[in-house]
Amino acid sequence: MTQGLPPALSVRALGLSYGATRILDGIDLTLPAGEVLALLGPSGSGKTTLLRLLAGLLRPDAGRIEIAGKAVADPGRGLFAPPERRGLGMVFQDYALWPHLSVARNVAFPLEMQRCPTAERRARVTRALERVGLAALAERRPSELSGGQQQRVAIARAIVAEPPLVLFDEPLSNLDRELRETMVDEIAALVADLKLSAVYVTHDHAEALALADRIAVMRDGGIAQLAAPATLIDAPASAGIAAFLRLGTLLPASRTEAGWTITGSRVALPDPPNAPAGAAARVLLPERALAPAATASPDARARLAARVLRVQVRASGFALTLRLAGTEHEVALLSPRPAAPGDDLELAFAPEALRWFPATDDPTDHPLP
Ligand SMILES: Nc1ncnc2c1ncn2[C@@H]1O[C@H](COP(=O)(O)OP(=O)(O)OP(=O)(O)O)[C@@H](O)[C@H]1O
Repeated sequence: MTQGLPPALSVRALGLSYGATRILDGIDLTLPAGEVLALLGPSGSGKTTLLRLLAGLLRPDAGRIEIAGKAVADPGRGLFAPPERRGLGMVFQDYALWPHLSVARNVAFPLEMQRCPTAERRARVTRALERVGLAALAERRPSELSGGQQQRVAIARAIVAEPPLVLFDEPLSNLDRELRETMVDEIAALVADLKLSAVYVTHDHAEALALADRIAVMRDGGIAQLAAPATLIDAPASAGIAAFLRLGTLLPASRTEAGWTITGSRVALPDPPNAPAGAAARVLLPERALAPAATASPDARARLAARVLRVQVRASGFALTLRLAGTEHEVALLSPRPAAPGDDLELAFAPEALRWFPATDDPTDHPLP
C-alpha cells in the first residue's frame, strides 16, 4: 500500500436493480492505493455491472463510491459524476481504439482532453509507448497492428495520464492463450512498476491469481469472498468457491462409528480438526496437497489408495487422473514420475491439508464459467 494516500477505491453498500431484478446488492470494497483488485466470477455474477458502476457508465440506486477519497456516486445525496469527471484509465476487451488516428494520437487522447501542453504531451506519449514496447510503431494505424499490439496501445492510453484508478474489463479475452499468458505478466509488471491502482475483471482464475493483490469472488450479484490469492487457495470460504477455483476434489463424507469415511465407501478420512455439525460433511482434497506416496513430503501422515485412469504428458510433469480405491470418485494430480493406466498408487497428504465444509454447502450451485 502507498503510505498516506486515501484508498484508491472505496465502495459501500452499493446496489443496482434492473426493474424488479436486483443485479448487485450490498457490495463493500476498499482498495488501498497501489494495489490490484480482481473481480472474479462466473458469467452473470455481476462483474461487468460493478465495473460499469465504477466507471460511471451506470448509475447505482443505493450506496456510495469514492475514488481516491472523492465521492463520485451517492444516490442518497443525489451525487453522480459522469465518466469524464472520474479521470479513470480504462482497458476493454475490444481495445476501443480510434481506427482513423495513429497509435500516438490514440495514446495522446486523454492528455488532449486534459489540455496538457504539447511538449509534455509528446514526452508522456513516448514514455507510455516505450513502457509497452511500442515506441517504434507510434505512427501506425491500429488496423496495422496485431491484437496483442492493439491491446498494448489501449494499455498505454489508459496509463498515460497516470489516473488514480485503472479499470480492466477482461482485456485479454480476445487474445490466444500463449499471448494471454505473456500479457498477464506484462500487465502485472507494468502495474507494479507504476504503482497503479487497478480493478481487473476476469472469469479466468489463473489470470486473477497471477495479477491481483486481492481477489473478490463474485456470485449472484454479491461478493462471496474477498481475500489475497494465497488465502483464497488455502482457505476457500465455501465448497462452491473451492469448486470454482478448481482447487481439488470435493468428496462427500459421513461420520460412522469408526470415524469419518468417504460416503458410500469404507475409505477412512483423517478426523477433521473442528468436527463439522451433524453426521455428514463435504471435504476438499486439495490437488496441491497430494503426492504419490514415494515422493511424498515427510509430513504426509495420511494415505489413500488409487488406480491410474488416464495420463497426460505435460512440460511440468505427468497429469494423472485417478480413481480413489473403493469409490467412484476421481482425483487429479501432477506427478513428477511417469505412470500408466491401471497402475495402483498410494496418495499421501498431510491431514491438516483437508478443508471441511457443511454438507449443505453444495458446490454444484456454483456453476463454472
Ligand atoms: N441491461 C440489462 N438489463 C437487465 N439485466 C441485465 C442487464 N445487463 C446485465 N443484466 C443482468 O445482470 C447480471 C449480471 O451481469 P454482468 O454482465 O454484470 O455479469 P458478468 O459477471 O460480467 O458476466 P460475464 O462474465 O458473462 O460478462 C446478469 O444476470 C445479467 O443477465
